[in-house]
Amino acid sequence: MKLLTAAQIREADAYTIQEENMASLELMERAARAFTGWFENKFLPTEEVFVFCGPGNNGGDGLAVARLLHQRKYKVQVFIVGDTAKASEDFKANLERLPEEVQAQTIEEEKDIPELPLIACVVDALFGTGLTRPLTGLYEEVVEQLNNSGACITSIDMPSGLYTDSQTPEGCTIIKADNTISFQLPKLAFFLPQHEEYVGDWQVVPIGLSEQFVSGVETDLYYTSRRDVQQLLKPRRKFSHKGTYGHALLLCGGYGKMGAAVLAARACLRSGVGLLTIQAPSAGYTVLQTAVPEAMTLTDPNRRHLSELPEAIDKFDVIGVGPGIGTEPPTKTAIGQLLATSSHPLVIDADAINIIAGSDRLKEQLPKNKVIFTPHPKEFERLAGKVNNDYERLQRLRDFCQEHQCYITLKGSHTAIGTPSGKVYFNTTGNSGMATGGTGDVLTGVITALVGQQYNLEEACILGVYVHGLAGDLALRTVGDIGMTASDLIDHLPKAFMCLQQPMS
Ligand SMILES: NC(=O)C1=CN([C@@H]2O[C@H](COP(=O)(O)OP(=O)(O)OC[C@H]3O[C@@H](n4cnc5c(N)ncnc54)[C@H](O)[C@@H]3O)[C@@H](O)[C@H]2O)[C@@H](O)CC1
Ligand SMILES: Nc1ncnc2c1ncn2[C@@H]1O[C@H](COP(=O)(O)OP(=O)(O)O)[C@@H](O)[C@H]1O
Ligand SMILES: [K+]
Repeated sequence: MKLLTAAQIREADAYTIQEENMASLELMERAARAFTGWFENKFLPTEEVFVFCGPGNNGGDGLAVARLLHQRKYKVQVFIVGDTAKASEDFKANLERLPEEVQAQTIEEEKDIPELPLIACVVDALFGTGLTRPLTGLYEEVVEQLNNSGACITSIDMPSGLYTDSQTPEGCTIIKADNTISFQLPKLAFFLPQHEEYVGDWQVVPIGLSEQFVSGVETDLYYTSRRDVQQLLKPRRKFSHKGTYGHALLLCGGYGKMGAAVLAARACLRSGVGLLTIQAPSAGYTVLQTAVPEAMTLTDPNRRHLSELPEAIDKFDVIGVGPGIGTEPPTKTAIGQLLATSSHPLVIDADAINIIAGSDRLKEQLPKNKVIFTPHPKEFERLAGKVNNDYERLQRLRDFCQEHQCYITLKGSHTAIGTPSGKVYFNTTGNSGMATGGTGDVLTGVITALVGQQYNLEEACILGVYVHGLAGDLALRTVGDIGMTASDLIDHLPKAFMCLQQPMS
């Protein structure tokens, strides 16, 4: 699914209004109804609701929401910040439509800002996607007081003060929402970790923006939906055999880190690969043969770390390398040989990333359109350099992928997948239970298996990251977030693939 900029969303609004031959006020009413529907499921009518409205259409939404909540028997108070004489037309129309029983006060100076009860339910409708500059003056004061009030804050469309798709200047005041209910499409800002305390839990509610407009709009930013991913999934063929689904090689494990190889290998096998060979330091032989009997095991002449590539490396369809391998000099040499000689795709993780990050020569040797890197943010920084904020990191991701013609899954709460053509896909599955050692090794195994099954590298990244997160979401239901381990993810991979095979209702 596409992510749109604030400017594109404005165009989508205007296009929809024209296409459906309706008044903009009607689209605002749809938005308010969609928001209210979510609100009713979340808060009981016994709640007293305080709606803070700015002078634009976001404030107009707030007024319409106040009216709808009043109709549904909530006790509502409205506070308008700013000069209503300069307000948008749809704001004014909704102010007219506000029933007399709903108290509406204008905040004209600091002393007008209300003292809220201890546990207050606040709707933030100060600014949405129309924000063009940092909050100042009375707006800033209101937001600071709301943030300090301990109220439960629900933002309409955007947390007020947060820029939709670019860096909000340092030190600016931004609403810290508990929930953000956004219209039709999530906004880029929601996917960036630096905005966690502002956006809170976000959800999207549909308001029927023109599908024709959205499908024609140009963007290179996407987020993955269940539907997108299901379309990628290939059925297994009746007359297929293990050779049909690829022979993967994993170069993983080291002394004291043989578990990384076990996790990657088990995940690879649970993701549909036809055949799996693991090459590990010889100390791992018994461990691997016992823990992963389905895989063939080759041993490195070195007992403790990777020092050689297997013979006839070209017989493998894909090579996953990195988890647990360390950065000893012979291992570095072996990684150099791998980059120079392998004609098949490589999934490069963990210490293999660190080794390449430390050598400009190796970076230059990266085979084009054949490499998937799976770094966490620290590994990414080593590979691509330091950045000052999440927007710079995103730009660095695109630049690196384009320069080196590679794919990168930059792991995190919303893993960002960069492609050689400059596209970025944000993942939408997964949870904080997955923030535990070994889950990255599992991802290496999953993506390696998918490349082995002839998914192209872009598909393997999108599907692999999504199914890995979905396994985490399914594990959440059975083991919860605190007790979740990387092995739980592996155990839930089959169910995750089964979920994707089921048609969507
Ligand atoms: N355009 C439409 O038809 C629809 C708009 N909707 C709502 O409208 C919002 C966008 O509305 P607007 O474009 O009116 O913008 P906002 O309501 O977000 O902002 C209002 C105006 O305030 C001014 N402004 C920006 N930054 C400011 C600052 N820091 N201090 C003071 N003034 C500032 C700008 O001139 C801006 O246009 C969306 O987020 C959504 O909530 C929805 O009702 C759906 C339909
Ligand atoms: N808060 C979170 N929400 C969703 N997914 C997460 C979260 N924290 C971690 N993950 C996922 O867990 C994995 C962690 O990988 P990584 O840091 O490489 O772990 P390790 O090196 O221990 O295997 C990544 O796929 C990441 O996206
Ligand atoms: K808002």
